[in-house]
Formats: sequence, C-alpha cells, structure tokens
Amino acid sequence: MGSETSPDELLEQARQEQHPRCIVCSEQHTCGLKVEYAATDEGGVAATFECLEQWQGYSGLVHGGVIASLLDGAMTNCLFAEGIVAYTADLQVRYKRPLHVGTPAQVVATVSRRNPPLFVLKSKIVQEGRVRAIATGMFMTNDNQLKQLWNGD
Ligand SMILES: CCCCCCCCCCCC(=O)SCCNC(=O)CCNC(=O)[C@H](O)C(C)(C)COP(=O)(O)OP(=O)(O)OC[C@H]1O[C@@H](n2cnc3c(N)ncnc32)[C@H](O)[C@@H]1OP(=O)(O)O
Repeated sequence: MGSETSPDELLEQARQEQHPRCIVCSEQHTCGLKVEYAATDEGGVAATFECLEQWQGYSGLVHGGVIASLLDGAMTNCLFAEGIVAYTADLQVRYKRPLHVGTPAQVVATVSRRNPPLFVLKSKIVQEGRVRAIATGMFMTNDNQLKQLWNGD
C-alpha cells in the first residue's frame, strides 16, 4: 500500500525511456509541440495546447497534420499511463470544425478496448467548449512488451 506506481509516474517513465526526443511531447525538442499530457481522474490523459500561430496551415487555422499529431500523442501517452508501450497501427481522424490559432484547446484520450497486443483508443480536441476533431487509433505492442504483458510483469 502506498508504493503503487501512479499513472503519471508510469507515463513519465515510459515517455523518458521510449521517446525522450518526441516531436510531440518532449520538452527538450527544439522545435516540437511540447505537449504535456497528464493522467486524469477519469482514467485517461489530458493536455492543453496553446494553438500558437506557428502551427497554422490555412490562415488562422491549426494545420491538420498537427491536429492528427496531437490526437495520436494523446492516445500514445494514455497507454504510457498504464505502463503500455505501443505503436500506432491505424489512425482515423475526423476534422469536425476548424481549430483556431490564438485560443487554447484541450486534448483528451481514453482507452476504449484492451485486447493485447491490440488496444483501441479514442481522442478528441475541444476548443471553447466545442469538439473540433476526434480520432480513433489502434495501437499494437511489439514482441518484448507482449511478453511482459503475458508474464504480468
Ligand atoms: C490520419 C491522418 C493523418 C494525416 C493528416 C494530414 C492532414 C493534412 C491536412 C492538411 C490541410 C489542413 O490542414 S486542412 C485543416 C484541417 N481541417 C479542418 O480544419 C476542417 C475542419 N472541419 C470543417 O471545417 C468542416 O467540418 C468541413 C468543412 C470539413 C465540413 O463542414 P460543413 O460544410 O459544415 O459540413 P458538415 O455539416 O460538417 O458535413 C456535411 C456532410 O458531410 C459529411 N461529412 C463531413 N465530414 C465527413 C467525413 N470525414 N466522412 C464522412 N462524411 C463526412 C457530414 O456527415 C455531412 O453529411 P450529411 O449530414 O449532409 O449527410
């Protein structure tokens, strides 16, 4: 009791070990998005993205590739928070409404299905209370992580 590793500790450990120079979530990257995903009480992860002008594609709008990266990064970090390291195998993004530069947005992700080695996750970006983009991702562990899952360690 009391020594159990928290989701945020698991997330940080996996992030540091597996992709410390990630273009989406590393604080060390010189020109990355620097998104700080953190575990939520609901069992997923969340982060705020400032939607700076430098991330725009069409004038005044955040580039769709950046949006896809934010959603994918949220889902990857959501698995990190469970101590699972997995790779994006399939990613579907629906751009529902424009994401405007100059206004912060929230990105969240949750695990919706666990069927090792496959995991299905959902993610969304909300700005000023309105959903701007949603994604479904399928993630897959590699052989080493699979062995750990099956061995329960
Ligand atoms: C993994 C990638 C990584 C890689 C990702 C790489 C991405 C690179 C992108 C580079 C270019 C950009 O950055 S572009 C910027 C990113 N995209 C955006 O900001 C777009 C945000 N979304 C919007 O502005 C809007 O939702 C629009 C323009 C797409 C559509 O708006 P709308 O004209 O009001 O129409 P709306 O009512 O939503 O939909 C009209 C009808 O089309 C249907 N519809 C709309 N979208 C879809 C859809 N995706 N699939 C099926 N059906 C759809 C609706 O159900 C509806 O059917 P019915 O009810 O009539 O039957």
